[in-house]
Amino acid sequence: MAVPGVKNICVVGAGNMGHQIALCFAIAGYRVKCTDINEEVLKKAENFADTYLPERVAKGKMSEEVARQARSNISFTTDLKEAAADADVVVEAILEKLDLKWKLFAQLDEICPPHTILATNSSFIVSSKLAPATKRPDKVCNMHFFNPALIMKLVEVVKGPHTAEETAQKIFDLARDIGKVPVLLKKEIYGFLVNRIVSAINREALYIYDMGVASYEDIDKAVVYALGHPMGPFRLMDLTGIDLAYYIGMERYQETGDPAHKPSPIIVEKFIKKEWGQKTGRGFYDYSQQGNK
Ligand SMILES: NC(=O)c1ccc[n+]([C@@H]2O[C@H](COP(=O)([O-])OP(=O)(O)OC[C@H]3O[C@@H](n4cnc5c(N)ncnc54)[C@H](O)[C@@H]3O)[C@@H](O)[C@H]2O)c1
Repeated sequence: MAVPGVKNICVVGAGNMGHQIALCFAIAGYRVKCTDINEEVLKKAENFADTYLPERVAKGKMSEEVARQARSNISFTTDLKEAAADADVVVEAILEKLDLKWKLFAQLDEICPPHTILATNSSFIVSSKLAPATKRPDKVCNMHFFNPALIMKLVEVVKGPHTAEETAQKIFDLARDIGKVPVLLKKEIYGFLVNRIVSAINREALYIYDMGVASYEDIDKAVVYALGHPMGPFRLMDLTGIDLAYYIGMERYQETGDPAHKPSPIIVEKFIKKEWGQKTGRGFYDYSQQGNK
């Protein structure tokens, strides 16, 4: 552990992203408390830790000692106070809704010691929208992991105008210390680096699909076989969550008032049908049969 002053980490939200972010820290030797308001989600996160670590050992990818230490480093609780009271860094990974995150940041500001850094894993919400909910804007920034967090190397660290140099540096160092490849955004920009590029691709893919020009399977094939991406935009949306795509579009539309930012018709349809991708067993593709990934 090489980041001075960082020992205890709290991850809030144990869903798609949070449970793996928490494990990344635990494997790297940090003490992690993972919390969620949903007991079922938290149990699933704990079960994941209980199966993932031994699997890594069985595959020869992790030593037994690292796995044992990682498991003892991580604990799970629905009690936010218990999870965050002694944290040096909090990484928030709850739903992509500004009002929920605002409320949580205000709570965390009350619970955490003054030195605690509050970082958000939000894909699109810049931390200057959350910093005013706290009395420590200099200790608020974005720490953006990618899905699946245990595998994807990149972490975007975004320094808002309120963020202290020292805060951004500490989060940058922390990302590097857990084996990630951090990049620093010196200014806030909607979508950061990667999601600006992904959004541009998704916008075109959805437009082509909604116009009836090509099937989603063929659009995915085009992106995989011509551009060399590991998966096409529709499969990627199934992985990251169609509900997330919906919320991102709605948040952006509410902010700008520009109808072009509304989620596309097929995203709205899938959202209403609860066809949210891998997490619900069906999105653009069917995941009810094992192996259809
Ligand atoms: N899914 C992705 O591919 C991806 C990638 C990078 C970043 N993100 C960002 O990560 C965040 C989480 O996304 P996700 O896909 O993991 O969502 P998710 O829906 O899978 O998980 C969110 C979790 O937050 C919990 N939650 C909601 N309110 C809470 C609160 N007040 N306290 C504690 N827990 C609470 C929910 O119960 C849920 O389990 C979002 O901000 C998203 O933009 C997502």
